[in-house]
Amino acid sequence: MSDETRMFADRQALCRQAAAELLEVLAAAVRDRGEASAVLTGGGTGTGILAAVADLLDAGGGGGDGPAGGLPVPDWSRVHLWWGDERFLPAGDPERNEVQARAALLDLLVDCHGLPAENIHPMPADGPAAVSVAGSAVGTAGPPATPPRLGAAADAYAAELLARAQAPRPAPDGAAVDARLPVFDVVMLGVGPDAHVASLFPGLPGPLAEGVTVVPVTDSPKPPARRLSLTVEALNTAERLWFVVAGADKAEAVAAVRHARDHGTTDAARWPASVVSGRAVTTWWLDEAAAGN
Ligand SMILES: O=C(O)[C@H](O)[C@@H](O)[C@H](O)[C@H](O)COP(=O)(O)O
Repeated sequence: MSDETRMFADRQALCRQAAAELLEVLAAAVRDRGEASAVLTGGGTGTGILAAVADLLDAGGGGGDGPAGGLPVPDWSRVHLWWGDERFLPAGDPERNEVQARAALLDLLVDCHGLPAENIHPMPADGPAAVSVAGSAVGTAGPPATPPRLGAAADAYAAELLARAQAPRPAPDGAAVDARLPVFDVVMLGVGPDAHVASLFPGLPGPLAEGVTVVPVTDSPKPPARRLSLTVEALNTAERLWFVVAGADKAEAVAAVRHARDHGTTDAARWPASVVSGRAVTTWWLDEAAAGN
């Protein structure tokens, strides 16, 4: 199944249209399935989409689940929000993806649109004064040990996903879908200049993890070093997978990943983005700069 491409003049135009279509996807899932789940991404483009949703809801007159400028809006009481990755920092740290998402949109959804606070599923935060084993491992040979608190956080998120899992339903190709996870109607993923997605970075163990849905990351090249991430096998259960990518610094990675996907030369270790796809559709949301134009 070939990928779809949506091209936009700039990040703002990309975020506006992706926001409108995110609302449509969630509204359709609630209508068709009785609930909807979206997996959010950190980064400027992912957070920009959330802010654009807030703008649309404001344009639609805010309150309740009224139309946002004529767009369908889901019954937010039936929507669940998850993360594809998180920076493992103390709760409330402004660098956490969750904190940025709440400021961009989620606080508005809870305060004004009927999203239950318990439908927001952030990845666990670090303790306020966590002393990590990894800190003592810095500079020693071999990969840093996974700090017990970080490992436990990964396990806790996997358990929360399992608790909301749906009975395996047949995929279009007839294969059962992962019983450890909710149905993800849409997974949004930013893409790094090194072709990372979520916190699955080239050359690190994460992109190759098997048999688990969440992994700890101890040596992310993108600060902070300690993170949590859904795995490739978890991301690949998405009904729709949206790469949301803007900026000229991504052009080389986008070109390499799209070439690999088009020519069957995908490589999880080299280009983690090359091995994640939606079950129904994979869409590249690109601005002209990220497309190399
Ligand atoms: O926690 C993170 O840092 C993100 O999840 C990361 O995967 C991000 O999405 C990409 O690095 C793209 O970031 P930009 O959209 O800011 O380029």
